[in-house]
Amino acid sequence: MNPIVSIQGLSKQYRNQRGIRDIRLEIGAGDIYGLLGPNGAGKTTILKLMTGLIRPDQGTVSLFGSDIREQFELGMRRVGCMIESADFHDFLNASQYLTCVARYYPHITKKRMDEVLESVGLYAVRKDKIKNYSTGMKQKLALAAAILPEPELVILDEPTNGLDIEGTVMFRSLVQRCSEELGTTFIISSHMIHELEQLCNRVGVIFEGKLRTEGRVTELLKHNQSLEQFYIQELQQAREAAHSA
Ligand SMILES: Nc1ncnc2c1ncn2[C@@H]1O[C@H](COP(=O)(O)OP(=O)(O)OP(=O)(O)O)[C@@H](O)[C@H]1O
Repeated sequence: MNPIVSIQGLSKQYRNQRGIRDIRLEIGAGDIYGLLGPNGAGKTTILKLMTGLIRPDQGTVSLFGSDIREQFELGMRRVGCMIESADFHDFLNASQYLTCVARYYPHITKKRMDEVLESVGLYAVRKDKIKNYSTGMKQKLALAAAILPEPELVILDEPTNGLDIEGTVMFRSLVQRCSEELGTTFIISSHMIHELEQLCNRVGVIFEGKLRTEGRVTELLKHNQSLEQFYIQELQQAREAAHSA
């Protein structure tokens, strides 16, 4: 595998001693990688470190061969991301917001913005002020912004939070379409394990700040009835090991 994401020895400890320890992870072009783990395990911390939102204590993150500490813009140029709840200028409408986002890229047309709004189901309300949007609608807009420039790598932190059932189905088909038509690589942190089972080719389980295990979904499903069963079993074993240590 020629990795487009390479994480080596990544550690971050917050003042309260929580955080992540010695994460090693490689993600190849075209992977749809699911990051699983209980609340507070460290998933968002990894995604924030990957996108330069926080600095590591140790270790490196390389995106498309560029160490993000040394060549941040070069690595991030090919990345779209949505991390934690989106923060918008409420007085804008969705079209205006995407126009602001488009300023960072040279090639985005009005047609592309409309196409993306259509694909996340916001085209009909594109002229409504964002302040009147529901949580799920804001989530869809954040997703639209993340995929707007057709990035090669998309990093999504709990993307289906707040989405209704149709929204969740829309999300799944959007990821599948980007993957099939553009070869987009995805890293998705989510508690929606059935979604991840359908979408991902690889998953990793984070437990108490460490990458406990990872595997190919097809392989895991040969030995487990579902990804959920595998995950619950992994957590039980991790807790037993932590207890007896
Ligand atoms: N800014 C911060 N200051 C102190 N502690 C933090 C900070 N951010 C996160 N933490 C702690 O680090 C740990 C990992 O948090 P993180 O948000 O990465 O977990 P997560 O796996 O994304 O959880 P969830 O599934 O609940 O979103 C948690 O114990 C959290 O309380």
